[in-house]
Amino acid sequence: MPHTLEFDSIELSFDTRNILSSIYMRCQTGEVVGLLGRNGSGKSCMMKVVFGAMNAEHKSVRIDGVSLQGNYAGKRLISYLPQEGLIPSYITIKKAFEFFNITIKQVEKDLPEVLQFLHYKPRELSGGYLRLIEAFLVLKSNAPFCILDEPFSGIMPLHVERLIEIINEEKKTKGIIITDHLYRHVTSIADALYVLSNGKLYKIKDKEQLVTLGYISAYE
Ligand SMILES: Nc1ncnc2c1ncn2[C@@H]1O[C@H](COP(=O)(O)OP(=O)(O)OP(=O)(O)O)[C@@H](O)[C@H]1O
Repeated sequence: MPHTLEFDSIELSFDTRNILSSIYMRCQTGEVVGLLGRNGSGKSCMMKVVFGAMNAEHKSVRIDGVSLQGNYAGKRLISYLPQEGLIPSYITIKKAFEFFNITIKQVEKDLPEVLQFLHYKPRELSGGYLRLIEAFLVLKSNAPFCILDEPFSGIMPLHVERLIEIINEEKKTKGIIITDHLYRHVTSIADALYVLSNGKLYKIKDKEQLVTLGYISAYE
């Protein structure tokens, strides 16, 4: 039976600036939901609020109709890749795999080339490899839902393709919400697409709307 992550009535503002207003989204296991929006439109804030890492004036987040209350971020129902990095500076990549319950055998099977970095700490890795490992950790964790904030950032094309394959494998059992400015990749894997604009979330039906909402030019 599929599981559903659903959130609505998200309201967020900073001082007098309204960032998110009446946000509603639904994501089922078996589905990739793409989130697009101009720089500063509030995508990262929305993801933080849903994961539980940022307070909002109001929100309702539910899994299978059950409201998530209190400090639910630690309950591993949702795994979250923040834009600003995931692995603490003082632990090795091997420890990070252990923390996410990912075995070395799994790494060997799915992403063998990162085995060479097991004893590295995050600062010793290149930005692209670090991002690849972080996205892999979140996608392979046991949580039924993954939220990915710019997973492709700094990653070379060959590894973006591999990450897309992993996303497509993981979505068989998980629901994945992804935002990235490599929007062609996002649109190619998304089963549903939303754009955040002026604090509101719009479900996208065709490419023209991306132009109307000021995300891409008419010549793209
Ligand atoms: N803690 C904060 N205090 C005040 N303003 C904030 C805070 N966090 C975010 N903002 C503001 O909220 C707005 C939305 O930021 P957010 O990072 O969510 O945008 P984004 O859509 O993810 O942008 P980008 O595509 O550039 O990553 C921005 O104007 C940002 O400056």
